[in-house]
Amino acid sequence: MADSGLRITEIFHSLQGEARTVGLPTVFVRLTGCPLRCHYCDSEYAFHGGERLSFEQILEQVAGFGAKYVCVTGGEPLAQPGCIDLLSRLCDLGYNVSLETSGAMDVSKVDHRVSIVLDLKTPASGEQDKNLYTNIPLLKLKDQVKFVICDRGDYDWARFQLDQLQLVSKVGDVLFSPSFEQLAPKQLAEWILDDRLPVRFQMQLHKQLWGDTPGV
Ligand SMILES: C[S@@+](CC[C@H](N)C(=O)[O-])C[C@H]1O[C@@H](n2cnc3c(N)ncnc32)[C@H](O)[C@@H]1O
Ligand SMILES: Nc1nc2[nH]cc(C(=O)O)c2c(=O)[nH]1
Ligand code: SF4
Ligand SMILES: [Mg+2]
Repeated sequence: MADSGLRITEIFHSLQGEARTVGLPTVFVRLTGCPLRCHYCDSEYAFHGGERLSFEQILEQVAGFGAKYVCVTGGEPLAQPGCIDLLSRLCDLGYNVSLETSGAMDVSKVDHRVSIVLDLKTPASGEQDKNLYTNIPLLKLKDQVKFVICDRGDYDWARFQLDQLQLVSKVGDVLFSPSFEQLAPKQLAEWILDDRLPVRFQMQLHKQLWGDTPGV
């Protein structure tokens, strides 16, 4: 396999703050660059810059933290074609691998051992028209679909998609997460309970611990 490497913004060790393995010690590999511009994006520092690292350098840094879980994120990780090989190599090494991706890139080549966390972009993200709905039938029970909710309009849209795309039976978890400091978490929790929605409410744990800062 050719090793042209990947452009990387940061590799760090933290507690998983989002999705199903929340709270577990995890190594994060943040790939540089993203074709989207969500209004709420907390990772704009990953749009540019970074450093080109070979797969060997990436895998060595990941191993150095001694964690079982690896989360590949960005930026938009799938915007770099080499991401597909990195995911498979991490799986071959026995890590429990997750991939955070916008719904905008094709996930068909992602290794089946990876848990995909696919973020369907809501109207208030400003990037709703980038959602690639052909990804949805490709998702498996170990995958997850996330909605980052900014306001009531987003919530109603997400609730409609939940039903329309039959997400509860297609993926292991459907996550509803409030956009940080934009929508009151309690408000979202109450809407979910009022409507008896069978979804997982989640807040970004790392921001409760350390605030909105890179590297955590
Ligand atoms: C930084 S993105 C990187 C992966 C990919 N580009 C994506 O959007 O899924 C990782 C996750 O953080 C979420 N996120 C970014 N900014 C956020 C915010 N202000 N509040 C809540 N979640 C946020 C994204 O929606 C996405 O689910
Ligand atoms: N602790 C922590 N957990 C995370 N889960 C997904 C993250 C991301 O930026 O994709 C993230 C992050 O940036 N930090
Ligand atoms: S797709 Fe992800 S990284 Fe890109 S702007 Fe949106 S939240 Fe940020
Ligand atoms: Mg983050």
